[in-house]
Amino acid sequence: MDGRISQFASQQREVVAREQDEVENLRFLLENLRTDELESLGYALVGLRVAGVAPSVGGKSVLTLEAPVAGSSLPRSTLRTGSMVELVGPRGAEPEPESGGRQGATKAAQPPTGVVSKITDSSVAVILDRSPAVLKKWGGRCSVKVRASDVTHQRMLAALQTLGSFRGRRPNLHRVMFGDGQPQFGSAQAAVADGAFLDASLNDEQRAAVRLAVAARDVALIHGPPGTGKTHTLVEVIRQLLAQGRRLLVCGASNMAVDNIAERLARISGIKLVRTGHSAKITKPVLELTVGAQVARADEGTPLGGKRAELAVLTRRAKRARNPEAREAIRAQMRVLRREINAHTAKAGKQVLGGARVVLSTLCGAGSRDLDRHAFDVVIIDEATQALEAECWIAAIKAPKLILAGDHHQLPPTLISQANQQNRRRAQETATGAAAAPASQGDLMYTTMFERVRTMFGERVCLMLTTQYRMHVDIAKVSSERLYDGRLVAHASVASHVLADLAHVVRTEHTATPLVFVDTSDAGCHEAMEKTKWMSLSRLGRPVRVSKSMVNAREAQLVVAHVERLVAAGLPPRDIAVISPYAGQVRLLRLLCRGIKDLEIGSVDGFQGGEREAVVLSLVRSNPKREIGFLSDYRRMNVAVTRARRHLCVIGDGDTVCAKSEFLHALVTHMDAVALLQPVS
Ligand SMILES: Nc1ncnc2c1ncn2[C@@H]1O[C@H](COP(=O)(O)OP(=O)(O)OP(=O)(O)O)[C@@H](O)[C@H]1O
Repeated sequence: MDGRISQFASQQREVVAREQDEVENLRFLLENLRTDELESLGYALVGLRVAGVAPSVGGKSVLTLEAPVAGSSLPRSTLRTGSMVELVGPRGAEPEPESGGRQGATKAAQPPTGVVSKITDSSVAVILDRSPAVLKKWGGRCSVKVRASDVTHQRMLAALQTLGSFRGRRPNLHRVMFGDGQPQFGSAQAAVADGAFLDASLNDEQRAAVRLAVAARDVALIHGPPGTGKTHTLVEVIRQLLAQGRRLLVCGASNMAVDNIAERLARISGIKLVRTGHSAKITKPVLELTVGAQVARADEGTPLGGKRAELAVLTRRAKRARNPEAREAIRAQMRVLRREINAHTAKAGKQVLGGARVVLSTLCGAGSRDLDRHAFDVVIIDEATQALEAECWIAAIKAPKLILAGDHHQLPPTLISQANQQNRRRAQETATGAAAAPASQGDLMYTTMFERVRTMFGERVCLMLTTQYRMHVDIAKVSSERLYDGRLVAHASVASHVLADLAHVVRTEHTATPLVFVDTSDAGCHEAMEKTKWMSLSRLGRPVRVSKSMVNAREAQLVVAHVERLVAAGLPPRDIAVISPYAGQVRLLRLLCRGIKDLEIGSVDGFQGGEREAVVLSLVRSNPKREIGFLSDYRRMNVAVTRARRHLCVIGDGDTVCAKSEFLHALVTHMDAVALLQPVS
């Protein structure tokens, strides 16, 4: 078995190395291009106006920056919530040393850094890692640029290393996962007796999945097609395991996945929960579960709470002080206070973490130093099919039992390396017999942990949920038939619901139908490469890769027209999502829909796990060669068409998108048969 583990680890290392290469490429660009050049590539925003600095959770500050010209939009960029950034002063301005102390002197050499907590059309908020004193010297303006990080890759490599050279007795889990043992189960009935379910709403399949997961001694899988309540089921699994006295590490492949489950657990009283991670990456309702927030709450009314308040008063006073000596004296007091508070916070934080029965983190976060010495009885991973296997092992090495939930027919893990993307495509084509390429080792390299275990043990370890609580039956039909053997059935409460059933929505031909198809074939709606400022990179002396995306301007206008139709019928914009597989189209749509408040506009990949009453999907591709790029990944298209509850409007060139994708061919055929066909006007 050790041989198999080391072969697996070396394959995974290859994948990780290629991803790291991509991070290195970005780092090279960040170090060698001017900030305005980086802005053209989407890696920076230049000359922003400082709109304000306010206190944030855990004693940090949040800096709000606005577009250079009042009332204008930010240019296109790759920045999003959770992006790590660096502040850059006006040309020639050096970062100001933070006064006093050796620590300050070392930090002064580094530019101020932080994490984006919110980005809109015209502003960006950054939670800063340390005091923003330097901003004053910059005259109320600064730029932000992306920081390259390969922490996740480092942690994957560390996990593979630990797995390969495991100290002590290997858990049976490792034997089972690498084909040296069979999965074992206790009695399902004994695991959860009939009357012992805590959530009465669970359907029979969900109950069976809970039993399977609780009874498993080493590994169990819950396969949840869209809207079938896989997270709903996991919450019950967690409650049952807690009732058995287990300590749990609950992870998700993304912050969104973790917060989704955290929010639901927080509604149940009596569970000692902690959410780890940077506050900028955590949604508002979940922030109070973070270590920092829990420590601050516990300090309220205590001498330490008083010190925090004192620090806040001193901070304000230091800002107002005109005399440099007086200001320095206040700052010296602040440093002493901060040291005391930090020492206490670190100790109290450890206690909060140690006392938690459920620790929630991303897979990457599970490898943080804070969790180094923590042992768990069970690791649970939601959205496990969105993570590389090496990433799952960051968490999985921390317990002898593992429960995975996911859907291998939805989007696979994001790969940034083009070589990895191509290899994975080839491996999958080979696996499905769609190409005559020779079989490569790629199948194992790119197969997710969920799929690998499901293929090894099938239904013995995996239960598929089949009742979906989201979509009108016509919206779910193609996915159900093509991907889930026709087994995905709509619950009666949603099977025939349409927008017109909502109290505030007027019945029109559009709100009374679950499907609208705007077929742009022959309508002259051509795709184009997104326009970016031209720039010569030859002076860098080595080849670099820069990414560009696609747009379809005419299609974007059709999207706006349909959104306006729905809003005119009384549907609030917050109930609508506009999605597209192409980042360029998303940027264009954001620009065109600026006036429509609360309308969600995003990429298909970013909207996985989300849902809205109505979804408008812009497919973008329209060309004589019938090239469809990454629309050819049926999993992306499956995610795209399964986000809508009552109404899905697809806008695209039927002739182009059909040609090279069986899934899209089936979708267009279905649309032609049952959808309201909206002419291109
Ligand atoms: N047994 C049930 N009875 C009623 N509603 C349910 C039941 N199970 C799930 N739901 C509802 O269905 C919706 C989808 O559930 P959930 O988010 O858990 O599904 P999921 O499988 O994780 O979804 P996704 O497609 O985003 O992966 C939620 O609104 C949830 O409350």
